[in-house]
Amino acid sequence: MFLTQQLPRIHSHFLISSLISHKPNPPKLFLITSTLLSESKPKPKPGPIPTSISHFSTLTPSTTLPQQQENIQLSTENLFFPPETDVASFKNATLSARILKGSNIVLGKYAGGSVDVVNADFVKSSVETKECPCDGIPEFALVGRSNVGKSSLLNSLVRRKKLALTSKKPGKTQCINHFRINDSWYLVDLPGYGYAAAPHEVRTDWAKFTKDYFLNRSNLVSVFLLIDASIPAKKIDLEYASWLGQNQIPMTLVFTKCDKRKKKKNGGKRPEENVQIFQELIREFFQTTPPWIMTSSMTNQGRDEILLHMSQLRNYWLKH
Ligand SMILES: Nc1nc2c(ncn2[C@@H]2O[C@H](COP(=O)(O)OP(=O)(O)OP(=O)(O)O)[C@@H](O)[C@H]2O)c(=O)[nH]1
Ligand SMILES: [Mg+2]
Repeated sequence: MFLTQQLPRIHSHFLISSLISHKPNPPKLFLITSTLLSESKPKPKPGPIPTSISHFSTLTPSTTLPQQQENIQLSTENLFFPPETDVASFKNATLSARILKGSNIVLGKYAGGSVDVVNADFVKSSVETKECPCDGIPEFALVGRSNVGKSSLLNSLVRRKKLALTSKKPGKTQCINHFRINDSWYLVDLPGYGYAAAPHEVRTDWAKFTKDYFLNRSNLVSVFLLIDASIPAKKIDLEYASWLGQNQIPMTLVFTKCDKRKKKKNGGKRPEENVQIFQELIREFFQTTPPWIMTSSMTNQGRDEILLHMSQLRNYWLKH
């Protein structure tokens, strides 16, 4: 079955749901840590299991995984298939091999080409959508609560420490900042929302100008909504995800700070648990799960995977 895409933007999580939901009893896949795979392997040393070593294994739905192990369960209906993916042609093993580590993202036929960042240059700061660069090349916007790690993620993606300015104090980024990558696409760093200390007018303006940007920027391939996975879900993040969903703005959820594993400090949950809870909370806003990925700008977890995901979205966008 081919998933065709007629819309100017990539709304695949809306389109795919209706097609996939007709499949009777889709096979279950479980994202598990590699230590769970082989019983003959020696027991891992106690301590956190980095999600960067996570991969997929096909297990029967009845297989039970030990409760104490960190894992995220996925089934085919919770995977993100890029547009025009021939879902039916994938055998489970092939499908498993095509899922990006620490995510629900399947590599489709538009994956390919070099994903390395060779050049990254700051281009301009804009306070309105109409001031943004107008050369029409594809772009991805990083959005999320103040201090969630947008600027840090941008620096991690381009392998530069200070291309985008970061700060421990929320509210550092104030404009729409365009960074040109490899002279062919943009990464856009946006100001954070939910900064309680910001004056009311600033918060209202933020909502106005970023929402205007999302709704009117025709070369916006996808929004990357950053969520802090080291703390429990915040109402404002759920509201944001819901707004993007309602307005059919293509979105990828990027879970940040997955290196922070101190349970007590982080509301008693590990990043994997917070990721799963967030999925459950947003389920009602979407017909099916949007693409999501776990990252850390400290360890660069998820960096290469995000670049691959962006590359396949870009390749698709350029061909349509
Ligand atoms: N442990 C950890 N800390 C992070 C990570 N990403 C960002 N931080 C820290 O979080 C703080 C905020 O990071 P920024 O990248 O400035 O956050 P921002 O979302 O751009 O913030 P605003 O521009 O204020 O909206 C900084 O102290 C970063 O060092 C991460 O993956 N892991
Ligand atoms: Mg910032």
